[in-house]
Amino acid sequence: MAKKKTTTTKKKTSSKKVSLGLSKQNKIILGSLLILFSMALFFSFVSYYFTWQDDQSLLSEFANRNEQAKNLLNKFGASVSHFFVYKGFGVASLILTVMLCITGLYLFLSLDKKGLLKKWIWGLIFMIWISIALGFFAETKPLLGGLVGYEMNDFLQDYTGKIGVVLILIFGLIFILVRFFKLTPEGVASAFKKKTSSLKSELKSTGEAEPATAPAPAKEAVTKAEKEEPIVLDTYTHKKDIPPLKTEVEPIDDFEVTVPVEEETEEDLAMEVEKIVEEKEESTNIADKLVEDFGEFDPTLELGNYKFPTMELLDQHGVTGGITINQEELEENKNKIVDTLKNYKIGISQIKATIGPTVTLYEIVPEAGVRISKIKNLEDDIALSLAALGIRIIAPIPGKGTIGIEVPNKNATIVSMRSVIASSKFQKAEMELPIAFGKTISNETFVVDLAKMPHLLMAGATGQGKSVGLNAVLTSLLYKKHPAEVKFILVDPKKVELSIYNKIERHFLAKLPDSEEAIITDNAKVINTLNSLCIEMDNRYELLKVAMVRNLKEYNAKFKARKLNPNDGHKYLPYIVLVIDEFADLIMTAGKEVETPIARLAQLARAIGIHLIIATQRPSVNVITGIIKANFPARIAFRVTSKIDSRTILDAQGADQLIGRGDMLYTQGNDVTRIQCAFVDTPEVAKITEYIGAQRAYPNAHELPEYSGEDSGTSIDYDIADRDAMFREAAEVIVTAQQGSASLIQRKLKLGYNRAGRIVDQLEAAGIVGPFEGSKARQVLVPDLTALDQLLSNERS
Ligand SMILES: Nc1ncnc2c1ncn2[C@@H]1O[C@H](COP(=O)(O)OP(=O)(O)OP(=O)(O)O)[C@@H](O)[C@H]1O
Repeated sequence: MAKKKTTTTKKKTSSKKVSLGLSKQNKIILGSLLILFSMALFFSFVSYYFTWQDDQSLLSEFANRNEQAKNLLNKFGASVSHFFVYKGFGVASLILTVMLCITGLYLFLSLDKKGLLKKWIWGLIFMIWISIALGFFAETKPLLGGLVGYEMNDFLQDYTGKIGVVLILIFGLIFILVRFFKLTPEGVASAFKKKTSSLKSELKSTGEAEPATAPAPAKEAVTKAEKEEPIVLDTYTHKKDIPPLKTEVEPIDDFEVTVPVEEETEEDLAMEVEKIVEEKEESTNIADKLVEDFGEFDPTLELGNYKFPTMELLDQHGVTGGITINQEELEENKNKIVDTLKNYKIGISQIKATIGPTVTLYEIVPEAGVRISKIKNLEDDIALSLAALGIRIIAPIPGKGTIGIEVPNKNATIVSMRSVIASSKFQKAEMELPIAFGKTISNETFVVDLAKMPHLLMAGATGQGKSVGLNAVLTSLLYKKHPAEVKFILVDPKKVELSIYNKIERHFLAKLPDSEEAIITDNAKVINTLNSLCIEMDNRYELLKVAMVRNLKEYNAKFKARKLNPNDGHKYLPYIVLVIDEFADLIMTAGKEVETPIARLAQLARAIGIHLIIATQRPSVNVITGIIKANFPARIAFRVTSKIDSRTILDAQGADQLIGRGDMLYTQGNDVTRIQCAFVDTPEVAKITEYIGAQRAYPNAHELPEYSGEDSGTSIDYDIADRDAMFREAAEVIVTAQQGSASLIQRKLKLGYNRAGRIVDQLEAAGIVGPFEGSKARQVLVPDLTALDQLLSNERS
């Protein structure tokens, strides 16, 4: 069965590729073919009505070259017309030619194909209706309705008689008028009124020759309105004598419209009108032309043969079917809930159960007059009577008006990663960075977009499923994204959890230029990486600014459409996902040094495609500080040990009542959703990374901008003779732009990052730019080019 599934998904992707692969040229060719074919059919059908009797005997002589048919399209025309008109829909077959022509136009002009299916459905409805209607006259004129019309008519008449068929046709007509032409009785009436009033006014305007008589009816109307003044009751006093609010109506006695009439001149003055010369417009701009010639830029081309991991790499974990429902357990729990509440004199009017993989949700509607807080306070008592851990009471369930009691199932079902990855919700997810976390309480696959979160905080006591959760996130992305589209930066102070991802270093990981390990385990390196990410962020913002777009998605779309020139430093920008396991450890040792860049990234990086996922097992306030919390709206809590921890993570309690083993709460603002995290074991992840790692890779891991730490660059004293050959040009670029950034030099002079960085150091030594200021651009100390000239010539002398 599993095999079947993968083959179908494969098929799907390949079919997608085919439809996408229809280039503009092919569309034009196919479109024109369809248009011409529809014209051929049209001529055949029309001429068939005049020639069908003569050509009838030729139908069986198609292959005989000596025979000629009278149809405009000869034997081909006679045969297809016989098929569509005689044996098909009669006159209504002409609709088919129209539909084909429209389809051809859609292709020819590369229009959006969205409405096309609807047009075809309506075309078919019209064809059937018309052919049945005309089938009525089949006995005298068989060609009107065709065989279809005749047979359907005959069939319907056998059951409903002639009157029945007429009534069915009338219903069909009403259906068409209402659904297709959007006609309603009111619409018809108002259109009719409009028509008659416009007719009347036309008549009036022709009848009223003298404009002086025009005001009379208006006056009459005013006086009439005054006469028929309604009696208005005051809402407070209920007296009649309070006059209603009057709107002053100016008497329009002198109402006259003067139209400037051009006085006829005695002689017509001849005037020559200069011919308007329209400026020639280029039908395509350069970007369109490039796209036309080379197709859209495909970032995946370099690893064009990359194969996404297959479903076989994931385990079923013994779960083949869905959840098995234990009817006895359900009944028992229901009775216990009802009895416990009854003991506290709380009556229930309704109870409903939704069975999830680990917990079952009992939704109860208490009898009228019961206070919700009373039920909420009974949480422990209900837990005691059910003898179960992890009871959570949601009172009330937002948007439902019921009270939820979540009771853990005796036998929890593992949610395998395979089942969520294979779910159509994940497969069809039209998201930038889709993540399948697991299944909700109602057994639905829970898929969210990391790009929308935009950063994720994960916390939970040790051994409750955090590492599995992180693996689930990474696995989801590996199954959905090409190496060109997303890069990970993995920080793993525990050194063992994420090391399996080493194998995909050259496919999916990003690292600092000089570092050997792609997975960062050293805290000092984390600081460098975070600062480097800040530089990357600034660089990306600069690129976005130049491209005049607001976010990464728009930028990449523009780049793909070849509207951004790679020679100006533009390139396809992959998403960057930074994953930090054991954040507590990091913040304890590095404190502000880590917190500041993380906060900066969290605040600003969403638009440029850098997303952070941080996990911690110590959810205390000095780890998850206010500034971090404020920038991480999406949070996941696995089981924690205290209510306070739960509040620290979620701003709500509940995480202390989870049952562990991947049982988690997810929030992205207000609502808290309970989810059973999908389970992916380390060997499975190892298999996936091996599968990817064995394929052709990029020469290196994705390189992040260089960041050499704050102390570098302060004590440099470069010799003038050692200066870079491009030093002067670089100095001019910096002084002209009054912006001391290495990336500017990189772009303008087309240099590598390292060389640009060295030049900036030399500029600093020469006193042209100020010292390093973190991720901000350096200050430029020389105001203009004249001052620069002076400075450099002084230096030489
Ligand atoms: N979604 C899940 N479904 C079933 N079992 C799970 C799930 N998640 C975790 N477990 C079980 O819990 C164990 C511990 O999980 P995990 O290693 O992810 O915990 P952790 O929170 O990362 O712990 P630590 O902080 O010590 O690394 C796993 O070995 C597994 O047996």
